[in-house]
Amino acid sequence: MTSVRIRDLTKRYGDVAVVDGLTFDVPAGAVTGFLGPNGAGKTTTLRMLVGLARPSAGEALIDGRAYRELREPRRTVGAVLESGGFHPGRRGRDHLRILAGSAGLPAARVDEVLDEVGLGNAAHRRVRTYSLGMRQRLGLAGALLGDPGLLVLDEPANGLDPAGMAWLRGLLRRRAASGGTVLVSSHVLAEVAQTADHIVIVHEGRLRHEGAAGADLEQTFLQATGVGHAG
Ligand SMILES: Nc1ncnc2c1ncn2[C@@H]1O[C@H](COP(=O)(O)OP(=O)(O)OP(=O)(O)O)[C@@H](O)[C@H]1O
Repeated sequence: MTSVRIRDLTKRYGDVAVVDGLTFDVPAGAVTGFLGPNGAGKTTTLRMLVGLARPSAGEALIDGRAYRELREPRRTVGAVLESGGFHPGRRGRDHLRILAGSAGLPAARVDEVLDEVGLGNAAHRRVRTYSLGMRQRLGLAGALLGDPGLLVLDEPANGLDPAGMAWLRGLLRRRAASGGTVLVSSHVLAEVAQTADHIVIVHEGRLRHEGAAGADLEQTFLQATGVGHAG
């Protein structure tokens, strides 16, 4: 079981704290929905968690260590923080082969994850011919290569059609059911309501709500972010 502990996590750009003293845990064996309005600091938090940005203060720990100190990062954490970053001329399978090779993961995992994300038939195609949803799936395939205990996904439903959303929900639920720790940011409250067991809501870089997913997520979100009281 992979634990995540965020403690007093802060990121400042100039004078502005875009993540401001954030503290929460992400439970194992559950899907945690990470919510907040545009600019709330979700992506910045996830980037600090997976070592892509350095905290100004505080810490984001995976199994008690900062990402950079993990012994086997690819087997511990699978992250998809953007759907770009692929070499457009590369075939899907080759992209994954290179990732597996550089991480010291068995090449046999490539076809397994291609099947898992439903890209088996498109694996020979060049990434430039992929739709946004297919790129999301390829990103997810890369994250799954090391069969990690923790999945960190930033807006994974972007670009997925309704069948893709249902497929993603199933995948996340299966990871959680087998003891995985799943942290997913999203704007789509209806989707999160169907998928998440646990909810963390941030606004202006601060924690506004944390708890079990309840019946009326929209109401919880509006209250937590104050958006519903603007008028
Ligand atoms: N490199 C940077 N330099 C300066 N400001 C930044 C940088 N990265 C992010 N920010 C600012 O930090 C704030 C939080 O951005 P972040 O992307 O973390 O929010 P978010 O909650 O993921 O938003 P969204 O839901 O729109 O994706 C925003 O105001 C953004 O403009």
